[in-house]
Amino acid sequence: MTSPLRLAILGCGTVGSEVVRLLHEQSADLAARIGAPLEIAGIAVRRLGRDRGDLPVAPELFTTDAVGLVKSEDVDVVVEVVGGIEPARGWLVDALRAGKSVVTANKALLAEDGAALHDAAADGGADLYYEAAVAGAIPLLRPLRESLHGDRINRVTGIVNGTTNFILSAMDATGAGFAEALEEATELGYAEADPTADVEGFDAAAKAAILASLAFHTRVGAADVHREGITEVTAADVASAKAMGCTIKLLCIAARGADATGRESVSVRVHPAMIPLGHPLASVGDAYNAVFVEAEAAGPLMFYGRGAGGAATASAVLGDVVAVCRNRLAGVRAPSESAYADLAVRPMGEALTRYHVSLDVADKPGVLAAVAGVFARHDVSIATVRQVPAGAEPAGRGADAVLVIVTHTAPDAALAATVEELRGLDAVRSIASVLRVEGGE
Ligand SMILES: NC(=O)c1ccc[n+]([C@@H]2O[C@H](COP(=O)([O-])OP(=O)(O)OC[C@H]3O[C@@H](n4cnc5c(N)ncnc54)[C@H](O)[C@@H]3O)[C@@H](O)[C@H]2O)c1
Ligand SMILES: N[C@@H](CCO)C(=O)O
Ligand code: NA
Repeated sequence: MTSPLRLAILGCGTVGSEVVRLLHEQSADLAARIGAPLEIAGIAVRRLGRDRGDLPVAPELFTTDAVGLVKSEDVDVVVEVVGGIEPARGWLVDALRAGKSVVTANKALLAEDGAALHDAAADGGADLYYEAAVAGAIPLLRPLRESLHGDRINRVTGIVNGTTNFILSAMDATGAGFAEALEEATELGYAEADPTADVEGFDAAAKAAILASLAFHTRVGAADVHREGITEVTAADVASAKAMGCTIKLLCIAARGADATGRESVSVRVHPAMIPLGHPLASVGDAYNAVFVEAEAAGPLMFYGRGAGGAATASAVLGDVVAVCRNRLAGVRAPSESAYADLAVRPMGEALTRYHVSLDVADKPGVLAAVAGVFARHDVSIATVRQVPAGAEPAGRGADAVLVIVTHTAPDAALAATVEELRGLDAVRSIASVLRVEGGE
């Protein structure tokens, strides 16, 4: 058999330790699939003292010298599972420029400065693979990057954060508020001690940037993504959604469309939204991820599975390791980044959305007309109106009536301005819930 391919593994936490374990357990199969055995050249860790006795590797493979390991002449492939921007960016740029293949799970880095990595890969003629960075185990980036390259993708809608999906699913199932559901997610180990990246939508926004870049052949970074998290989603919002036959999900949406001047552009956003129970993403519960891709010729495609977890994520990392190793043996590399379309990213105000607005109003003549007038002034067309006598549902608001309005599609800025004006209307006592609505139109 061919001489071994040597791997530098950077990081040995949740994902890294499973990568090491699977490399050991699957070594014969991996060697057969690749055509050469894999060898671990070293594992970079932050501290050497930690007890890693249960990992099936020689203790002398551990090192705190990540830079030395990356630069080592006898390393072919660098696997980065540390996370964060620096020092990961420096390591990976060095590795790629030196012609080493890189496999990374680092969505934060790819979304923050994917350009640096792609440029270094092009400079060094090296492979850069990152299937684990979005939706963990789910094969999604390879289909976008390869299988769908004969097609035109119009829209990607996904649930790409397991922690927030667990929280929203719990709120839906039990009627709990956000804080209570977060507590449960933390107790069960779904949410991290500092849940900010998940609940404020940063993690999903990084993934949205990566998905949009691949889907639209355009460089999209985290800063281009409109981001709203789930901390403001209330039990009343969840009840409103249920009353409409919907559920609330934190969605990542990347869509083609025309900008204000009619030029083709994309909008990329992450926010909570109501979706009808019949939508394919509505039944994605617990910490699962799913991504719905709409392509011109292929039609709708759905990708579903585990978006997180050590072993599940390591599966995606190892799939990439096999791919880059095969390429090395064949003396080829995967096609470089495809960013030729270079589409502009539209501001959120120009994104086409629909709103669900639930208002506590006085039940007297002229109120509905006044409310409808505000929508009309902003050129927002109303799709449905439902009036519920106060106290009927949801109970206990102390208003005379609850008006539930769902709009047709309109620019987000017009919808937001409508809600602002409604707030100031005399007849409107309070706005009980404002949510975007996706799917079903
Ligand atoms: N955990 C998941 O389910 C999951 C899923 C998809 C993607 N990812 C991504 O995978 C990467 C790793 O995630 P994780 O969950 O394994 O994180 P983790 O915190 O469990 O592991 C990271 C490890 O890197 C080590 N580290 C930090 N700085 C280092 C340095 N300078 N040199 C060497 N080691 C250093 C830490 O000590 C830690 O052990 C991140 O980019 C993350 O976003 C994780
Ligand atoms: N924190 C992420 C892990 C995977 O990126 C999640 O909850 O989905
Ligand atoms: Na994936």
